[in-house]
Amino acid sequence: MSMDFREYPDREMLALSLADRIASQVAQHLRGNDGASLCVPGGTSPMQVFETLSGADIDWGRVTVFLGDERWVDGDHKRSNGRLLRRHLLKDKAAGANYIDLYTGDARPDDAADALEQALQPHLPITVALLGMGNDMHTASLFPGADHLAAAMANDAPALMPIRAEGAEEPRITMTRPVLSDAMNIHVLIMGPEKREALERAQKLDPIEAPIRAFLDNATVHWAE
Ligand SMILES: O=C1O[C@H](COP(=O)(O)O)[C@@H](O)[C@H](O)[C@H]1O
Repeated sequence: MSMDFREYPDREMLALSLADRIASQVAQHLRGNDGASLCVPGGTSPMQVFETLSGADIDWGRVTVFLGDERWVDGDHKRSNGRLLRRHLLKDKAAGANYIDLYTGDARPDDAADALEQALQPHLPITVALLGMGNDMHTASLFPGADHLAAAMANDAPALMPIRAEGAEEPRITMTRPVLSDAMNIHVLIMGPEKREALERAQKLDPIEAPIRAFLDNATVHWAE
């Protein structure tokens, strides 16, 4: 497969169209299966998509939602990805979803990885993975130069790993390359000219330098100015 790039006239159109696409793919999966899983990014970009998706008319009670990565800070910290999710996605109709919180309150993400791995395993492979991307071409918390990046990109990586990187302000926990690239449907959400340039740069690099590169061949990329 090759990357499918979709450009939208504005961010609102992007959010409406992408939320609709995700909801359709989840609903389609639920037609033939007991449950579906939805993996989403944190950061700043997905807020509008979350707002729209939270009102989608799907059987949320059979959907398990989790983040692709979490910053190891309290759930009410302004940098918590879980806080973004609780405020903008897990409300309205989506309030009925089953949510696996990646932040456990353990002192270090290293202490939580095994228990989280067990909680996530029944929900793999991921039905729909929505990924974000930083200007440095990281996705989830797979940062270029991160301490465990090579292990997290390897075929035999566990589903989740603790990770630390210069570009990340705090320790993180992240889904690894194999579990994200095994998702049945992969969407990448990027906005603004800098991210478009970063995406173009990533296409010419090795995934170890540009982790987003590992997902592009099987992804639909959604971009608006
Ligand atoms: O740190 C993170 O960054 C990426 C990109 O975030 P954005 O603010 O540039 O949209 C995000 O996908 C990831 O989940 C988050 O932890």
